[in-house]
Amino acid sequence: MYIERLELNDFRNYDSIELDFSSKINVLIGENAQGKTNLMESLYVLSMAKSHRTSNDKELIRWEAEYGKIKGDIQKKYGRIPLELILSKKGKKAKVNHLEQSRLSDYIGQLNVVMFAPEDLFLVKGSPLVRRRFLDMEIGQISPRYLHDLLQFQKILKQRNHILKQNQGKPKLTDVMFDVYTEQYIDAAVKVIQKRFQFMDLLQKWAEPIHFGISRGLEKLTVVYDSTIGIKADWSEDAMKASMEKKLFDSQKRELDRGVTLYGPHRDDLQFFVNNYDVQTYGSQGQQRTTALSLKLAEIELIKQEVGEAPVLLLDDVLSELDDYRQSHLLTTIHGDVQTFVTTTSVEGIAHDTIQQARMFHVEQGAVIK
Ligand SMILES: Nc1ncnc2c1ncn2[C@@H]1O[C@H](COP(=O)(O)OP(=O)(O)OP(=O)(O)O)[C@@H](O)[C@H]1O
Repeated sequence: MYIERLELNDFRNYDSIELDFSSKINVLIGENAQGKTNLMESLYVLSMAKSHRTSNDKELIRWEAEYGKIKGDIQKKYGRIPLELILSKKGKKAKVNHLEQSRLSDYIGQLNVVMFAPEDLFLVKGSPLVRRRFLDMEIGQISPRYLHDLLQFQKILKQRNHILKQNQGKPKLTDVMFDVYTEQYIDAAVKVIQKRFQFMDLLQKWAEPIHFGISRGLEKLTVVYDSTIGIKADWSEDAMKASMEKKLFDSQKRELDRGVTLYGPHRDDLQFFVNNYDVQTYGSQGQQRTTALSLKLAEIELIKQEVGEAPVLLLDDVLSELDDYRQSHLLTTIHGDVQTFVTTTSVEGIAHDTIQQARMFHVEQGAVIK
């Protein structure tokens, strides 16, 4: 799939622009703070109905404006799909084929993007939150059902936490509602964990050979889902639920002391091993970058397989962060069949044919000159 056309109105520092893109490589070039990342962000929001860098939609609307709008025409195997997002201070509306969608989970997934930004280089080294976010966003793209399950889980978690907070410091909890919430919590948590395990399986399948290639055959990458409950991928659903029930029962005193739910998907993490050692603890900066790059490239393959079409790749300021070998590996992998957007302050140093053949867009103070 590819983005054929984009229209922005009052989005970030863009007043009104219309752009036609190449189905291959598009380079957004400009000085700092001109609007390159904002443009990339608009493509990401068009796909995910939320930003990758803020959870506050108001920030996306141009300062002087009341509403912001992103419109895009997506070319897919079976034809063109117009997408539209209207952002307002009260909320957002999402349209597919000019029809407003009542649920955002029906909108997300129409356009698949893989974003690789400098903060993704912290996927390995950063906080568990970064890795959980990666997991949730990526699974959400290939399974809108997952987003629904995740939302449900978060709602129940909030209710359960509310009771724990109200009873914080007490030695025991006798509220019957708490048992009801705990039961619902376990059901919702196991659904989320099972989907995450399935995704990890696919991620392993694709990331391992990619990492092997980038490391010139020297490194074997293993990705592991680290469950706070100690649940393993090959357990039955009943065994997962039983283990969770026991863990929560055994830790009721601790949860009451702290006033929050201590175990579950919201506390789980990912681990990455290279040749059986933990990259987060022992890996060099180069190995951590290679791991992050392998995971992103794996996502492209995974979406191709699950969705049946290649996603759009957004490379925001990362090419210059990668050494020549990794850069050329990345550009060779995408060559031809993945529509790619690259932001950069200069094309010097990006000495690859693909860049030379790209469609160039010069970004200057919220305007784009072709
Ligand atoms: N809601 C908004 N309304 C108007 N302008 C905004 C809004 N949000 C951000 N900006 C402006 O957008 C500009 C930043 O643009 P952007 O982050 O896209 O920079 P960039 O071209 O990617 O630069 P760099 O190479 O430094 O990352 C800043 O001047 C900022 O003040």
